Amino acid sequence: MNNAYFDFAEPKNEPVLGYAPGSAERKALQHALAEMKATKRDIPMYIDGEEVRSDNKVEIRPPHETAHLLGHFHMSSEEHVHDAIDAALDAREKWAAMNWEHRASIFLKAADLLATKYRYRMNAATMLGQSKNAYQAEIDSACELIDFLRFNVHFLSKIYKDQPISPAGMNNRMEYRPLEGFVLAVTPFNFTAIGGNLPTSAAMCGNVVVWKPANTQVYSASVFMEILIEAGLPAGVINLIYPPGPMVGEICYAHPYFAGVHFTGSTGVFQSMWKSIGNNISRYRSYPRIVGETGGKDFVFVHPSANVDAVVAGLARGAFEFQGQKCSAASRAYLPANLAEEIKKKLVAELATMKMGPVDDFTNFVNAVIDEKAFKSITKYIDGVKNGNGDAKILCGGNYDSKKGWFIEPTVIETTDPSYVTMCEEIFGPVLTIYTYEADMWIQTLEVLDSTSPYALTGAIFAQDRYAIEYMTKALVNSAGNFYINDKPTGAVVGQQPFGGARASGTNDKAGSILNLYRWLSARTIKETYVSPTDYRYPFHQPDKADK
Ligand SMILES: NC(=O)c1ccc[n+]([C@@H]2O[C@H](COP(=O)([O-])OP(=O)(O)OC[C@H]3O[C@@H](n4cnc5c(N)ncnc54)[C@H](O)[C@@H]3O)[C@@H](O)[C@H]2O)c1
Ligand SMILES: N[C@@H](CCC=O)C(=O)O
Repeated sequence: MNNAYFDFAEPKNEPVLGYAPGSAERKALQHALAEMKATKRDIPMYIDGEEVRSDNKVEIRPPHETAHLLGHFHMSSEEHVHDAIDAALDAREKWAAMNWEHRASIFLKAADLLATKYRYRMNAATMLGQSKNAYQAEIDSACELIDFLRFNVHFLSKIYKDQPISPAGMNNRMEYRPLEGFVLAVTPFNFTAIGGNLPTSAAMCGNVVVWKPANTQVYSASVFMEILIEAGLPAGVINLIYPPGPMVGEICYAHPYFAGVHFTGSTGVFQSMWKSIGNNISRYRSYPRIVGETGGKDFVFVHPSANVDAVVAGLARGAFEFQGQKCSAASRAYLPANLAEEIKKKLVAELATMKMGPVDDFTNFVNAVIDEKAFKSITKYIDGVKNGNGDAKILCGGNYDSKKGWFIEPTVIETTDPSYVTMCEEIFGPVLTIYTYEADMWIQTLEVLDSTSPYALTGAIFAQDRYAIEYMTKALVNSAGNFYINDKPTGAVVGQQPFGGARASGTNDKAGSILNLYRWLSARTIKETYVSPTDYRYPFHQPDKADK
């Protein structure tokens, strides 16, 4: 029984800790790294609040130190997928009926636990499991995930508060019900925060969830599950399992109570999901919500009036932070001929200062790419250039080495063909391709940029000329869901730059915003009339005195 409306005010973004040499946070993080590295973790599934183990153990090794064993997780079978769905559906009624302020408190407590007690363990897990440096781990697995939890609670309380008008004689109200079934959350390797957000945003709305992270993110995902349990998440609300992707899909999409998928990952996987769901459409109790944020071919367009140093910094960080494994990473740049030589010279000099190596050495800016599959796929593009396939050459970088880990140097490819393969396809690694255009052809080059790839995730323009900035902002209106002016195309912050792309890059439901939460709700409108009519006739059907 809820006898009051409880509001949750807009939070502040979690401050990013600096990890400067000698700082208390650096010591704490180094301690957590050493402790986690020294412990072989045995990571169970979590189904119906129970730890579940299988006889199929999969090893986990740091991408930057493949000789070291961090532990293993227990691979799920078909039976585990069915168990997770059953547990979710069993938990549904009680969870959906829980008053909002109690549901909210669980996620706010999880945010506070992550900001304090678990911060360093979570960052260390992300550094070791996904090969992020300390800063990249801090902005992802601490700050962004804390922000997702706190901002979503605030956004959802705004939705609940939003009610229709009620003229005299009636009361109209809107009940924001959870979906009638379970939600499948399928999450990618590259952001611990996305792993945490996709199941919790749906669960916060009263839904029950089956969560399947990428194998290469299980190490940090399991730490977040420990936090949720400590925060009081009831059994069965989020069930964390590790089946192969196609297996979880096949079972979930065939279930009549499949109510939606919250996905982040590659475009190909999302399109195959959508097709399978479409093929099963007559099985379902309701139309499933399909929310997917996918790949990108993110651009930097430099206008002839741009500030060169700002462009160089934007490219260096935008393309090579976390080894370019951000969906938002700059991967193609269009440079005007009047600035191109200076930009290239300064960029090459900057990249020469980027140290590459394992995460425990905090002076390394670049670490390893996620796994052997990624290593092979990325180096294939580099080899293509080295082998003279097409009109391209390596400007800097281009070396790679897998003896100790999956290391690939920050690599810049230069091409004279704006349709060269590395200008069009998502590579998802530390590879940037640049194309130089004649400065007086900048308007025509915008058209080339817009039609080069099927994606529309992020993009940045650099210019000082305000007419040019206005022109480009309008001309590229559909080219990116997140558009940056004089800044790198990465680093969106929850509550500040709601994130998501259009075209082949996804459904653009903007993770960590109010728009996303609407997808996990199914509103019921209730009209109550206080004094009900007792005659069906319209007023003009009533015989008046004149008619008599
Ligand atoms: N737009 C965004 O917000 C955003 C954010 C992060 C990553 N990404 C994209 O994610 C990709 C990189 O992540 P990834 O390598 O983990 O992506 P991926 O598509 O390989 O995997 C994502 C998830 O889908 C699962 N999966 C794979 N095949 C499946 C299938 N047939 N059915 C169901 N699930 C399946 C994987 O196991 C994993 O959990 C890049 O394309 C990147 O652009 C997009
Ligand atoms: N928040 C991230 C997006 C995640 C993509 O992988 C950024 O904007 O860099």
